[in-house]
Amino acid sequence: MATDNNRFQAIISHCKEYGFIFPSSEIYDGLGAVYDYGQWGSELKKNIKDHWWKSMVQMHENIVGIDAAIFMHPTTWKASGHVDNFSDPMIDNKDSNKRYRVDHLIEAKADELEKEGQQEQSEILLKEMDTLLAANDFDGLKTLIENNKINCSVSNTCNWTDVRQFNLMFSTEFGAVSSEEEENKIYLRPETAQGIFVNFLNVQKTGRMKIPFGIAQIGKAFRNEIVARQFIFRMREFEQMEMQFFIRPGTQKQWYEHWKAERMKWHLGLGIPAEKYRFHDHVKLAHYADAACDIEYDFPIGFKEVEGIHSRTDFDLKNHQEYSKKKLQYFDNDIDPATGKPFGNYIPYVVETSIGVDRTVMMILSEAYEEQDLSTDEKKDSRVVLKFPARFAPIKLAILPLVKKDGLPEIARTIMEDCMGHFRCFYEEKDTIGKRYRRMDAIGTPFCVTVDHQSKEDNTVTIRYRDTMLQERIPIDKIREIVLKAI
Ligand SMILES: Nc1ncnc2c1ncn2[C@@H]1O[C@H](COP(=O)(O)OP(=O)(O)OP(=O)(O)O)[C@@H](O)[C@H]1O
Repeated sequence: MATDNNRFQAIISHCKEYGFIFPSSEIYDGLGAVYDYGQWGSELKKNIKDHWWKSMVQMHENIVGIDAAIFMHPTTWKASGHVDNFSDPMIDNKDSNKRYRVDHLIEAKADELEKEGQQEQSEILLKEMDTLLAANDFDGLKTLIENNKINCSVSNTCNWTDVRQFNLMFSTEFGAVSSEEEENKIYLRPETAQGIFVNFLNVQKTGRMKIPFGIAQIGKAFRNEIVARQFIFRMREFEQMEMQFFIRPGTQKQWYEHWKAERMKWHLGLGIPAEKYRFHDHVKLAHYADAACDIEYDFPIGFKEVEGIHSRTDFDLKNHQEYSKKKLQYFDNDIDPATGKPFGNYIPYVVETSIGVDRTVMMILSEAYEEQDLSTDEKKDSRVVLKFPARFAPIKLAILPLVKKDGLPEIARTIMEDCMGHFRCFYEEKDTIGKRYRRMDAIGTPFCVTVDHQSKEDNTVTIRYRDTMLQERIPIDKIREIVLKAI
Protein backbone atom coordinates (compact mmCIF):
# COMPACT_ATOMS: atom_id res chain seq x y z
CA MET A 1 0.00 0.00 0.00
CA ALA A 2 1.78 3.07 -1.23
CA THR A 3 0.77 6.19 0.63
CA ASP A 4 1.36 9.24 -1.44
CA ASN A 5 1.15 12.33 0.68
CA ASN A 6 2.11 14.68 -2.16
CA ARG A 7 -0.75 13.39 -4.23
CA PHE A 8 -3.10 13.72 -1.27
CA GLN A 9 -2.04 17.32 -0.65
CA ALA A 10 -2.36 18.10 -4.36
CA ILE A 11 -5.94 16.80 -4.38
CA ILE A 12 -6.81 18.91 -1.31
CA SER A 13 -5.40 22.07 -2.95
CA HIS A 14 -7.13 21.28 -6.21
CA CYS A 15 -10.46 20.85 -4.42
CA LYS A 16 -10.10 24.28 -2.88
CA GLU A 17 -8.81 26.05 -5.96
CA TYR A 18 -11.57 24.72 -8.21
CA GLY A 19 -14.58 25.17 -5.97
CA PHE A 20 -15.08 21.61 -4.72
CA ILE A 21 -14.34 21.73 -1.01
CA PHE A 22 -13.41 24.59 1.35
CA PRO A 23 -12.44 24.50 5.02
CA SER A 24 -15.51 25.56 7.02
CA SER A 25 -15.65 29.24 8.05
CA GLU A 26 -12.33 29.80 6.36
CA ILE A 27 -12.34 33.56 6.92
CA TYR A 28 -12.05 32.71 10.63
CA ASP A 29 -9.20 30.29 9.90
CA GLY A 30 -11.45 27.28 9.62
CA LEU A 31 -13.00 24.85 12.08
CA GLY A 32 -11.20 21.57 12.74
CA ALA A 33 -12.39 18.68 10.61
CA VAL A 34 -15.42 20.55 9.27
CA TYR A 35 -15.68 21.31 5.55
CA ASP A 36 -18.00 23.08 3.14
CA TYR A 37 -18.80 21.84 -0.33
CA GLY A 38 -18.51 24.53 -2.97
CA GLN A 39 -20.30 24.95 -6.27
CA TRP A 40 -18.80 21.89 -7.96
CA GLY A 41 -18.26 19.77 -4.87
CA SER A 42 -21.93 19.99 -3.97
CA GLU A 43 -22.92 18.86 -7.48
CA LEU A 44 -20.49 15.94 -7.28
CA LYS A 45 -21.78 14.96 -3.86
CA LYS A 46 -25.38 15.18 -4.97
CA ASN A 47 -24.69 12.99 -8.00
CA ILE A 48 -23.09 10.37 -5.75
CA LYS A 49 -26.05 10.42 -3.37
CA ASP A 50 -28.52 10.17 -6.26
CA HIS A 51 -26.63 7.21 -7.65
CA TRP A 52 -26.64 5.40 -4.30
CA TRP A 53 -30.33 6.15 -3.76
CA LYS A 54 -31.18 4.89 -7.21
CA SER A 55 -29.22 1.65 -6.83
CA MET A 56 -30.41 0.92 -3.29
CA VAL A 57 -34.00 2.20 -3.25
CA GLN A 58 -35.27 2.59 -6.79
CA MET A 59 -33.72 -0.70 -7.94
CA HIS A 60 -35.01 -2.78 -5.01
CA GLU A 61 -38.75 -3.33 -4.69
CA ASN A 62 -38.32 -4.28 -1.04
CA ILE A 63 -36.29 -1.26 0.06
CA VAL A 64 -37.87 2.09 0.88
CA GLY A 65 -36.30 5.34 1.99
CA ILE A 66 -36.96 7.70 4.86
CA ASP A 67 -35.63 11.01 6.07
CA ALA A 68 -35.56 11.10 9.87
CA ALA A 69 -34.67 14.08 12.03
CA ILE A 70 -31.17 14.61 13.37
CA PHE A 71 -32.50 15.30 16.87
CA MET A 72 -33.90 12.26 18.58
CA HIS A 73 -35.31 11.53 21.99
CA PRO A 74 -32.31 11.25 24.36
CA THR A 75 -33.35 7.78 25.48
CA THR A 76 -32.62 6.60 21.93
CA TRP A 77 -28.91 6.82 22.67
CA LYS A 78 -29.19 5.03 25.98
CA ALA A 79 -31.06 2.19 24.29
CA SER A 80 -28.66 2.04 21.38
CA GLY A 81 -25.68 1.79 23.71
CA HIS A 82 -24.07 4.97 22.44
CA VAL A 83 -24.15 6.76 25.80
CA ASP A 84 -22.23 3.93 27.43
CA ASN A 85 -20.19 2.52 24.58
CA PHE A 86 -19.64 5.00 21.81
CA SER A 87 -16.16 5.95 22.81
CA ASP A 88 -12.63 5.41 21.71
CA PRO A 89 -9.65 4.67 23.92
CA MET A 90 -7.39 7.72 23.97
CA ILE A 91 -4.04 8.50 25.41
CA ASP A 92 -2.34 11.87 26.04
CA ASN A 93 1.34 12.62 25.80
CA LYS A 94 2.30 14.35 29.04
CA ASP A 95 4.97 16.52 27.42
CA SER A 96 3.09 17.82 24.41
CA ASN A 97 -0.46 17.40 25.79
CA LYS A 98 -1.34 15.95 22.41
CA ARG A 99 -4.15 13.43 22.44
CA TYR A 100 -4.19 10.31 20.29
CA ARG A 101 -6.63 7.57 19.55
CA VAL A 102 -4.76 4.52 20.82
CA ASP A 103 -5.44 2.39 17.74
CA HIS A 104 -4.26 5.17 15.42
CA LEU A 105 -1.07 5.66 17.40
CA ILE A 106 -0.22 1.97 17.27
CA GLU A 107 -1.22 1.62 13.61
CA ALA A 108 1.12 4.47 12.68
CA LYS A 109 3.96 2.63 14.40
CA ALA A 110 3.03 -0.57 12.54
CA ASP A 111 3.11 1.33 9.24
CA GLU A 112 6.53 2.66 10.13
CA LEU A 113 7.82 -0.85 10.92
CA GLU A 114 6.42 -2.10 7.62
CA LYS A 115 8.16 0.66 5.70
CA GLU A 116 11.43 -0.28 7.41
CA GLY A 117 10.98 -3.82 6.13
CA GLN A 118 10.00 -5.24 9.51
CA GLN A 119 6.82 -6.83 8.20
CA GLU A 120 6.65 -9.50 10.87
CA GLN A 121 7.03 -7.13 13.84
CA SER A 122 4.40 -4.89 12.30
CA GLU A 123 1.91 -7.73 12.10
CA ILE A 124 2.64 -8.92 15.62
CA LEU A 125 2.07 -5.40 16.95
CA LEU A 126 -1.29 -5.10 15.20
CA LYS A 127 -2.38 -8.52 16.39
CA GLU A 128 -1.51 -7.71 20.00
CA MET A 129 -3.38 -4.43 19.70
CA ASP A 130 -6.49 -6.16 18.36
CA THR A 131 -6.45 -8.65 21.22
CA LEU A 132 -6.08 -5.92 23.85
CA LEU A 133 -8.77 -3.74 22.25
CA ALA A 134 -11.14 -6.68 22.11
CA ALA A 135 -10.54 -7.32 25.82
CA ASN A 136 -10.83 -3.60 26.71
CA ASP A 137 -7.46 -4.05 28.41
CA PHE A 138 -6.37 -0.40 28.78
CA ASP A 139 -3.37 -1.12 31.00
CA GLY A 140 -2.21 -3.66 28.45
CA LEU A 141 -2.54 -1.09 25.66
CA LYS A 142 -0.45 1.42 27.57
CA THR A 143 2.22 -1.21 28.22
CA LEU A 144 2.18 -2.16 24.53
CA ILE A 145 2.80 1.48 23.59
CA GLU A 146 5.62 1.79 26.11
CA ASN A 147 7.25 -1.53 25.28
CA ASN A 148 7.30 -0.65 21.60
CA LYS A 149 8.74 2.77 22.40
CA ILE A 150 5.98 4.55 20.50
CA ASN A 151 6.71 8.25 20.78
CA CYS A 152 4.52 11.30 20.39
CA SER A 153 5.13 12.89 16.99
CA VAL A 154 5.29 16.35 18.59
CA SER A 155 7.36 15.90 21.77
CA ASN A 156 9.10 12.75 20.54
CA THR A 157 8.82 11.30 24.05
CA CYS A 158 7.22 8.15 25.37
CA ASN A 159 5.75 9.84 28.45
CA TRP A 160 2.07 8.82 28.38
CA THR A 161 -1.00 9.17 30.58
CA ASP A 162 -3.23 6.18 31.23
CA VAL A 163 -5.56 5.09 28.46
CA ARG A 164 -9.08 6.49 28.89
CA GLN A 165 -12.37 6.32 27.03
CA PHE A 166 -13.83 9.45 25.41
CA ASN A 167 -17.40 9.57 24.20
CA LEU A 168 -17.66 10.83 20.64
CA MET A 169 -21.21 12.21 20.76
CA PHE A 170 -21.87 15.94 20.60
CA SER A 171 -24.52 17.21 22.98
CA THR A 172 -26.51 20.38 23.20
CA GLU A 173 -29.51 21.75 25.09
CA PHE A 174 -32.98 21.25 23.83
CA GLY A 175 -35.88 23.62 24.36
CA ALA A 176 -35.95 26.11 27.23
CA VAL A 177 -32.85 25.77 29.33
CA SER A 178 -34.03 26.29 32.87
CA SER A 179 -31.54 24.39 34.95
CA GLU A 180 -28.61 22.12 34.62
CA GLU A 181 -30.88 19.14 34.61
CA GLU A 182 -29.93 16.25 32.41
CA GLU A 183 -33.37 16.27 30.77
CA ASN A 184 -32.44 19.16 28.54
CA LYS A 185 -29.38 17.37 27.21
CA ILE A 186 -29.79 16.07 23.72
CA TYR A 187 -27.33 14.52 21.30
CA LEU A 188 -26.57 15.17 17.69
CA ARG A 189 -26.96 11.75 16.11
CA PRO A 190 -23.63 9.95 15.63
CA GLU A 191 -25.19 7.63 13.04
CA THR A 192 -28.33 7.75 10.94
CA ALA A 193 -29.32 4.16 11.75
CA GLN A 194 -31.28 4.90 14.91
CA GLY A 195 -33.75 7.07 12.99
CA ILE A 196 -34.54 3.95 11.01
CA PHE A 197 -34.85 1.63 14.01
CA VAL A 198 -37.29 3.85 15.88
CA ASN A 199 -39.40 4.10 12.72
CA PHE A 200 -39.26 0.41 11.97
CA LEU A 201 -42.88 -0.32 12.79
CA ASN A 202 -44.22 2.93 11.29
CA VAL A 203 -42.68 2.05 7.96
CA GLN A 204 -43.42 -1.67 8.13
CA LYS A 205 -47.11 -1.08 8.86
CA THR A 206 -47.83 1.91 6.64
CA GLY A 207 -45.72 0.52 3.81
CA ARG A 208 -47.13 -3.01 4.28
CA MET A 209 -43.58 -4.27 4.12
CA LYS A 210 -42.89 -7.99 4.30
CA ILE A 211 -39.68 -9.39 5.72
CA PRO A 212 -37.06 -9.36 4.30
CA PHE A 213 -37.14 -5.64 3.58
CA GLY A 214 -34.88 -2.64 3.90
CA ILE A 215 -35.13 0.99 4.97
CA ALA A 216 -32.58 3.39 3.53
CA GLN A 217 -31.59 6.88 4.50
CA ILE A 218 -29.08 9.56 3.60
CA GLY A 219 -28.30 12.10 6.26
CA LYS A 220 -25.88 13.97 8.45
CA ALA A 221 -24.12 12.43 11.43
CA PHE A 222 -21.83 14.03 13.99
CA ARG A 223 -18.87 12.66 15.89
CA ASN A 224 -16.41 14.53 18.03
CA GLU A 225 -13.46 12.80 16.41
CA ILE A 226 -10.24 13.37 18.28
CA VAL A 227 -7.75 12.77 15.55
CA ALA A 228 -9.05 14.70 12.59
CA ARG A 229 -6.37 15.65 10.13
CA GLN A 230 -7.38 13.73 7.06
CA PHE A 231 -9.42 16.16 5.01
CA ILE A 232 -12.94 14.84 4.39
CA PHE A 233 -11.92 11.31 5.39
CA ARG A 234 -12.52 12.02 9.06
CA MET A 235 -14.91 14.87 9.76
CA ARG A 236 -16.81 15.97 12.82
CA GLU A 237 -19.91 16.63 10.71
CA PHE A 238 -20.37 14.20 7.84
CA GLU A 239 -22.99 12.38 5.87
CA GLN A 240 -23.91 8.71 5.73
CA MET A 241 -25.88 6.57 3.31
CA GLU A 242 -27.25 3.68 5.30
CA MET A 243 -29.58 0.81 4.68
CA GLN A 244 -30.95 -1.42 7.42
CA PHE A 245 -32.21 -4.73 6.12
CA PHE A 246 -34.73 -6.47 8.39
CA ILE A 247 -34.63 -10.24 8.31
CA ARG A 248 -35.82 -13.37 10.04
CA PRO A 249 -33.60 -14.43 12.97
CA GLY A 250 -31.25 -17.20 11.94
CA THR A 251 -30.84 -15.91 8.39
CA GLN A 252 -28.32 -13.22 9.29
CA LYS A 253 -25.26 -15.10 8.04
CA GLN A 254 -26.77 -15.55 4.60
CA TRP A 255 -27.91 -11.92 4.35
CA TYR A 256 -24.60 -10.62 5.65
CA GLU A 257 -22.81 -12.48 2.86
CA HIS A 258 -25.43 -11.28 0.38
CA TRP A 259 -24.94 -7.59 1.21
CA LYS A 260 -21.18 -7.93 1.35
CA ALA A 261 -21.22 -9.21 -2.21
CA GLU A 262 -23.86 -6.70 -3.39
CA ARG A 263 -22.02 -3.72 -2.00
CA MET A 264 -18.70 -4.79 -3.49
CA LYS A 265 -20.51 -5.15 -6.83
CA TRP A 266 -21.73 -1.57 -6.42
CA HIS A 267 -18.20 -0.34 -5.82
CA LEU A 268 -16.81 -2.16 -8.84
CA GLY A 269 -19.71 -0.72 -10.85
CA LEU A 270 -18.22 2.73 -10.24
CA GLY A 271 -15.50 1.72 -12.67
CA ILE A 272 -12.87 1.41 -9.93
CA PRO A 273 -10.59 -1.61 -10.43
CA ALA A 274 -10.88 -4.55 -8.02
CA GLU A 275 -7.28 -4.25 -6.80
CA LYS A 276 -8.14 -0.87 -5.29
CA TYR A 277 -10.53 -2.59 -2.86
CA ARG A 278 -10.27 -5.09 -0.07
CA PHE A 279 -12.45 -6.41 2.72
CA HIS A 280 -11.30 -6.02 6.28
CA ASP A 281 -13.04 -8.24 8.82
CA HIS A 282 -13.50 -6.73 12.27
CA VAL A 283 -11.79 -8.53 15.09
CA LYS A 284 -13.14 -6.22 17.77
CA LEU A 285 -16.85 -6.12 17.12
CA ALA A 286 -18.94 -3.05 17.94
CA HIS A 287 -21.30 -3.45 20.88
CA TYR A 288 -24.21 -4.33 18.60
CA ALA A 289 -22.67 -6.70 16.06
CA ASP A 290 -22.20 -10.46 15.62
CA ALA A 291 -20.21 -10.00 12.40
CA ALA A 292 -18.81 -6.94 10.67
CA CYS A 293 -16.43 -5.96 7.93
CA ASP A 294 -15.26 -2.87 6.12
CA ILE A 295 -14.83 -2.28 2.44
CA GLU A 296 -11.51 -0.49 2.18
CA TYR A 297 -10.33 1.58 -0.74
CA ASP A 298 -6.71 2.33 -1.55
CA PHE A 299 -6.72 6.09 -0.88
CA PRO A 300 -3.56 8.15 -1.44
CA ILE A 301 -3.20 7.81 2.37
CA GLY A 302 -3.39 4.01 2.12
CA PHE A 303 -6.14 1.39 2.35
CA LYS A 304 -8.92 2.80 4.53
CA GLU A 305 -12.59 2.17 5.25
CA VAL A 306 -15.24 3.66 2.98
CA GLU A 307 -18.11 1.40 3.97
CA GLY A 308 -19.08 -0.90 6.81
CA ILE A 309 -21.30 -3.95 6.59
CA HIS A 310 -22.62 -4.99 9.96
CA SER A 311 -24.73 -7.84 11.17
CA ARG A 312 -26.44 -5.96 14.02
CA THR A 313 -28.56 -8.86 15.29
CA ASP A 314 -31.76 -7.75 17.07
CA PHE A 315 -29.69 -5.59 19.41
CA ASP A 316 -31.20 -2.22 18.49
CA LEU A 317 -34.85 -3.17 18.13
CA LYS A 318 -34.74 -5.29 21.28
CA ASN A 319 -33.31 -2.42 23.31
CA HIS A 320 -35.73 0.13 21.90
CA GLN A 321 -38.54 -2.24 22.78
CA GLU A 322 -37.23 -2.51 26.31
CA TYR A 323 -36.61 1.21 26.85
CA SER A 324 -39.78 2.44 25.11
CA LYS A 325 -41.99 -0.38 26.41
CA LYS A 326 -43.54 -0.54 22.92
CA LYS A 327 -43.58 -3.82 21.07
CA LEU A 328 -41.27 -3.70 18.05
CA GLN A 329 -42.18 -7.05 16.61
CA TYR A 330 -43.21 -8.45 13.32
CA PHE A 331 -45.76 -11.15 12.64
CA ASP A 332 -44.41 -13.49 10.00
CA ASN A 333 -47.18 -15.63 8.51
CA ASP A 334 -44.87 -17.54 6.20
CA ILE A 335 -44.81 -21.22 7.03
CA ASP A 336 -41.79 -22.56 8.89
CA PRO A 337 -40.97 -25.84 7.10
CA ALA A 338 -39.61 -27.27 10.36
CA THR A 339 -42.94 -27.00 12.19
CA GLY A 340 -45.48 -26.57 9.40
CA LYS A 341 -46.74 -23.48 11.29
CA PRO A 342 -46.22 -19.77 10.67
CA PHE A 343 -42.96 -18.30 11.95
CA GLY A 344 -45.12 -16.02 14.09
CA ASN A 345 -44.00 -13.03 16.15
CA TYR A 346 -40.38 -12.02 16.47
CA ILE A 347 -38.02 -9.08 16.68
CA PRO A 348 -36.28 -8.97 13.30
CA TYR A 349 -32.53 -9.20 12.89
CA VAL A 350 -30.74 -6.52 10.92
CA VAL A 351 -27.90 -6.44 8.44
CA GLU A 352 -26.80 -2.92 7.62
CA THR A 353 -24.70 -1.33 4.93
CA SER A 354 -23.28 2.03 5.92
CA ILE A 355 -21.20 4.14 3.60
CA GLY A 356 -19.88 7.65 4.15
CA VAL A 357 -20.87 10.17 1.49
CA ASP A 358 -17.75 12.23 2.09
CA ARG A 359 -15.42 9.24 1.98
CA THR A 360 -17.08 8.23 -1.29
CA VAL A 361 -16.50 11.75 -2.61
CA MET A 362 -12.85 11.45 -1.57
CA MET A 363 -12.62 8.04 -3.23
CA ILE A 364 -14.12 9.29 -6.50
CA LEU A 365 -11.82 12.33 -6.42
CA SER A 366 -8.73 10.22 -5.69
CA GLU A 367 -9.59 7.88 -8.52
CA ALA A 368 -10.28 10.71 -10.97
CA TYR A 369 -7.38 13.04 -10.24
CA GLU A 370 -4.61 12.94 -12.82
CA GLU A 371 -1.68 15.26 -13.53
CA GLN A 372 -0.63 14.89 -17.15
CA ASP A 373 2.52 16.10 -18.85
CA LEU A 374 1.57 17.11 -22.39
CA SER A 375 4.89 18.63 -23.37
CA THR A 376 6.11 18.30 -26.92
CA ASP A 377 9.52 19.12 -28.41
CA GLU A 378 8.24 22.60 -29.20
CA LYS A 379 6.63 23.58 -25.91
CA LYS A 380 6.07 22.58 -22.33
CA ASP A 381 2.50 21.83 -21.40
CA SER A 382 0.55 20.00 -18.70
CA ARG A 383 -2.94 19.66 -17.36
CA VAL A 384 -4.80 18.43 -14.32
CA VAL A 385 -7.84 16.43 -15.27
CA LEU A 386 -10.55 14.88 -13.13
CA LYS A 387 -11.63 11.77 -14.98
CA PHE A 388 -14.99 11.38 -13.27
CA PRO A 389 -17.45 8.87 -14.63
CA ALA A 390 -19.79 11.15 -16.62
CA ARG A 391 -22.69 10.50 -14.25
CA PHE A 392 -20.76 12.01 -11.32
CA ALA A 393 -19.29 15.01 -13.16
CA PRO A 394 -20.59 18.31 -11.71
CA ILE A 395 -21.00 19.70 -15.22
CA LYS A 396 -21.76 17.39 -18.11
CA LEU A 397 -21.39 19.78 -21.01
CA ALA A 398 -19.56 23.05 -21.56
CA ILE A 399 -20.82 25.20 -24.42
CA LEU A 400 -18.16 27.53 -25.73
CA PRO A 401 -18.54 30.05 -28.54
CA LEU A 402 -15.12 30.46 -30.18
CA VAL A 403 -15.50 34.25 -30.21
CA LYS A 404 -17.86 36.67 -28.53
CA LYS A 405 -19.32 37.99 -31.79
CA ASP A 406 -20.53 37.12 -35.30
CA GLY A 407 -23.68 35.43 -33.97
CA LEU A 408 -21.74 32.59 -32.33
CA PRO A 409 -22.96 33.33 -28.77
CA GLU A 410 -26.55 33.19 -30.06
CA ILE A 411 -26.05 29.70 -31.48
CA ALA A 412 -24.35 28.60 -28.28
CA ARG A 413 -27.29 29.94 -26.28
CA THR A 414 -29.78 27.88 -28.28
CA ILE A 415 -27.72 24.74 -27.52
CA MET A 416 -27.70 25.75 -23.86
CA GLU A 417 -31.49 26.12 -23.87
CA ASP A 418 -31.93 22.76 -25.55
CA CYS A 419 -29.72 20.93 -23.01
CA MET A 420 -29.98 22.66 -19.64
CA GLY A 421 -33.30 21.05 -18.76
CA HIS A 422 -31.72 17.62 -19.17
CA PHE A 423 -28.36 17.91 -17.46
CA ARG A 424 -26.04 20.50 -15.92
CA CYS A 425 -24.48 22.71 -18.61
CA PHE A 426 -21.99 25.52 -18.43
CA TYR A 427 -21.72 28.46 -20.80
CA GLU A 428 -18.50 30.42 -21.13
CA GLU A 429 -17.15 32.92 -23.66
CA LYS A 430 -14.16 34.41 -21.84
CA ASP A 431 -10.49 33.54 -22.57
CA THR A 432 -8.91 31.45 -25.31
CA ILE A 433 -10.54 28.16 -26.11
CA GLY A 434 -7.44 26.31 -24.84
CA LYS A 435 -7.73 27.92 -21.42
CA ARG A 436 -11.42 27.19 -21.25
CA TYR A 437 -10.77 23.51 -22.07
CA ARG A 438 -8.18 23.31 -19.28
CA ARG A 439 -10.61 24.77 -16.75
CA MET A 440 -13.24 22.25 -17.76
CA ASP A 441 -10.67 19.41 -17.48
CA ALA A 442 -9.83 20.60 -13.98
CA ILE A 443 -13.43 20.26 -12.82
CA GLY A 444 -13.99 17.05 -14.75
CA THR A 445 -16.44 18.12 -17.46
CA PRO A 446 -16.61 15.17 -19.87
CA PHE A 447 -17.77 17.10 -22.96
CA CYS A 448 -17.06 20.55 -24.40
CA VAL A 449 -18.64 21.81 -27.62
CA THR A 450 -17.21 24.76 -29.46
CA VAL A 451 -19.35 26.88 -31.72
CA ASP A 452 -17.32 28.41 -34.55
CA HIS A 453 -17.96 30.13 -37.87
CA GLN A 454 -18.52 26.84 -39.67
CA SER A 455 -21.41 26.19 -37.26
CA LYS A 456 -23.29 29.00 -38.98
CA GLU A 457 -22.82 27.32 -42.36
CA ASP A 458 -23.63 23.70 -41.61
CA ASN A 459 -25.12 23.45 -38.09
CA THR A 460 -22.20 21.47 -36.71
CA VAL A 461 -19.92 22.01 -33.71
CA THR A 462 -16.63 20.59 -32.51
CA ILE A 463 -17.06 18.23 -29.60
CA ARG A 464 -14.01 17.65 -27.43
CA TYR A 465 -13.70 14.61 -25.19
CA ARG A 466 -12.09 15.24 -21.82
CA ASP A 467 -10.11 12.01 -21.40
CA THR A 468 -8.69 11.61 -24.90
CA MET A 469 -8.76 15.32 -25.79
CA LEU A 470 -9.89 14.15 -29.25
CA GLN A 471 -12.13 16.47 -31.19
CA GLU A 472 -14.64 15.76 -33.89
CA ARG A 473 -17.34 17.52 -35.82
CA ILE A 474 -20.92 16.61 -34.97
CA PRO A 475 -24.34 18.03 -35.90
CA ILE A 476 -25.78 20.37 -33.28
CA ASP A 477 -28.92 18.27 -32.97
CA LYS A 478 -26.87 15.24 -31.88
CA ILE A 479 -25.25 16.94 -28.83
CA ARG A 480 -28.01 16.23 -26.35
CA GLU A 481 -28.24 12.59 -27.32
CA ILE A 482 -24.47 12.02 -27.01
CA VAL A 483 -24.32 13.47 -23.52
CA LEU A 484 -27.47 11.73 -22.33
CA LYS A 485 -26.09 8.41 -23.55
CA ALA A 486 -22.87 8.92 -21.58
CA ILE A 487 -24.61 9.77 -18.31
N1 LIG B 1 -15.69 10.99 11.05
C1 LIG B 1 -16.12 10.57 9.88
N2 LIG B 1 -15.98 11.34 8.78
C2 LIG B 1 -16.42 10.93 7.57
N3 LIG B 1 -17.04 9.75 7.38
C3 LIG B 1 -17.22 8.94 8.44
C4 LIG B 1 -16.76 9.30 9.74
N4 LIG B 1 -17.07 8.30 10.59
C5 LIG B 1 -17.69 7.36 9.86
N5 LIG B 1 -17.79 7.73 8.58
C6 LIG B 1 -18.41 6.98 7.48
O1 LIG B 1 -19.54 6.26 7.94
C7 LIG B 1 -19.38 4.88 7.64
C8 LIG B 1 -20.04 4.01 8.67
O2 LIG B 1 -19.69 4.40 9.98
P1 LIG B 1 -18.98 3.42 11.01
O3 LIG B 1 -19.50 3.72 12.34
O4 LIG B 1 -19.01 2.02 10.51
O5 LIG B 1 -17.48 4.02 10.87
P2 LIG B 1 -16.26 3.68 11.80
O6 LIG B 1 -16.00 2.21 11.69
O7 LIG B 1 -16.45 4.29 13.11
O8 LIG B 1 -15.11 4.47 10.99
P3 LIG B 1 -13.63 4.69 11.52
O9 LIG B 1 -13.18 3.37 12.06
O10 LIG B 1 -12.86 5.12 10.31
O11 LIG B 1 -13.77 5.75 12.55
C9 LIG B 1 -17.88 4.68 7.53
O12 LIG B 1 -17.59 3.59 6.70
C10 LIG B 1 -17.43 5.98 6.92
O13 LIG B 1 -17.54 5.95 5.50
